[in-house]
Amino acid sequence: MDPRRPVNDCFALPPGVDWTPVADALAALKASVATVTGTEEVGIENALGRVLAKDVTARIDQPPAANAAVDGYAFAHESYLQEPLRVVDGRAAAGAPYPRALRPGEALRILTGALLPKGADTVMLDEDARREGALLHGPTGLKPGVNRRRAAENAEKGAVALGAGARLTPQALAHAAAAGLSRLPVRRRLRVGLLSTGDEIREPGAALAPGQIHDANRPMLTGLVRAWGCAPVDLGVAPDNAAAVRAALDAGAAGADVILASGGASAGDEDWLSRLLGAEGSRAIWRIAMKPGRPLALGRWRGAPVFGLPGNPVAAFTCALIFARPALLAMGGAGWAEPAAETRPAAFARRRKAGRREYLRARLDADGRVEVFANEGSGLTRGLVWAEGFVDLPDDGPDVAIGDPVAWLPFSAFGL
Ligand SMILES: Nc1nc2c(c(=O)[nH]1)N[C@H]1C(S)=C(S)[C@@H](COP(=O)(O)OP(=O)(O)OC[C@H]3O[C@@H](n4cnc5c(N)ncnc54)[C@H](O)[C@@H]3O)O[C@H]1N2
Ligand code: MOO
Repeated sequence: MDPRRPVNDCFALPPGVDWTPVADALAALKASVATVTGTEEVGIENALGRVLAKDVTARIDQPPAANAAVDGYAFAHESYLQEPLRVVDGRAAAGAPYPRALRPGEALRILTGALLPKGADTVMLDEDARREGALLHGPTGLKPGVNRRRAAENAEKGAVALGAGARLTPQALAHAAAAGLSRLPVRRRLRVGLLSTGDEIREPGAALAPGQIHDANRPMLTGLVRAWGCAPVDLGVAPDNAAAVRAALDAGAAGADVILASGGASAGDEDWLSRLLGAEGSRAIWRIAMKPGRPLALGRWRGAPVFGLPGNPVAAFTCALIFARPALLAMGGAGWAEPAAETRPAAFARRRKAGRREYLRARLDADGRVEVFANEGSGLTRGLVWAEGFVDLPDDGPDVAIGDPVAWLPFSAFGL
């Protein structure tokens, strides 16, 4: 079986469905995608942003032994109850342990991170200590074991330190290193082919003849897939003809695990992507009950899943975040993930149409209320720059009045 093949053989929804609700499309998509990337091992210095391929266990106890959490004095708590303590000569510092055990009644100057000497279980904070020559006084009620870091309290040798599917964030790298790991098993980066279609589409900066426009989608989609930890594979621009689109899809199926195409997703005369997927691949065209981003074609070309995103940049962006992102994460081994919305008051009023989910470009005003971009045109990339997230208005939601609670989805919830 081709490893790129989704679990189910077809993306198709049950027959008779016309406008597909977003939640249904997501559920069908989720059921049809599986992890497709192989694994490799990388050094920790190259592991940022990668997805852990399997559970990794700590190679050492961390900390390896009990040590001081603060600068101060170490002693046995039992002795402390019969104060004052006698401070011994010498000290313990991080990396320079005290060479002998403490006897009852003795205290030792100790610095943060230093191993606790044998005979000590408690550390008094410098700021609480009162010295009279070699005698040490401290506060009453000091609890046994305070300011001590236990052996293995951070990681226990042999126990799972990071779980399969974890994204290797800077935080995760810190924990891996602390747990004694220097090489990590990761998923190979998912290769995502990026294709723009349309006779009118030209490379950024190219001279334009009448009717032509610059390709805004490929730079955007390249940035998105990079942000999601995938490796972009540039498939260029295919004009509106069968041979060109077929050649681009062939290149994508050969060199990528999945293809994100934009334009030609609907069923128009020049919508070759959709037509070819139907005739020579396998295809489901979804008319999604959402705004923006109505047409979304899904299919496979020579085994490679193909997302046919709508051509309008705002719709392509929205569909990429809502549909492509969770699928790419799942294919890349990080697991299906949909963002969680936060509730915020609306700074806008809006009449709603039944049966259509809306993702409006939005941002928070100075009072933390959600405001929306004034112009809903699906070609307006400037609105994408203005926005810091979406307001997610439900399929059959009520009209929105100023101050009503609405679902706010910051772009950061999509890993951006
Ligand atoms: N009769 C209907 N017409 C349209 C419908 C519909 O339901 N019935 N849906 C509209 C909606 S909504 C959208 S979105 C578009 C999507 O159509 P396609 O995916 O087939 O996209 P195109 O027609 O190729 O392009 C639409 C628009 O976007 C521009 N475009 C395309 N690619 C790029 C790119 N890489 N960079 C910048 N801009 C791009 C293209 O020039 C068009 O202006 O269909 C509506 N029509
Ligand atoms: O998907 Mo279209 O851009 O909603 O307008």
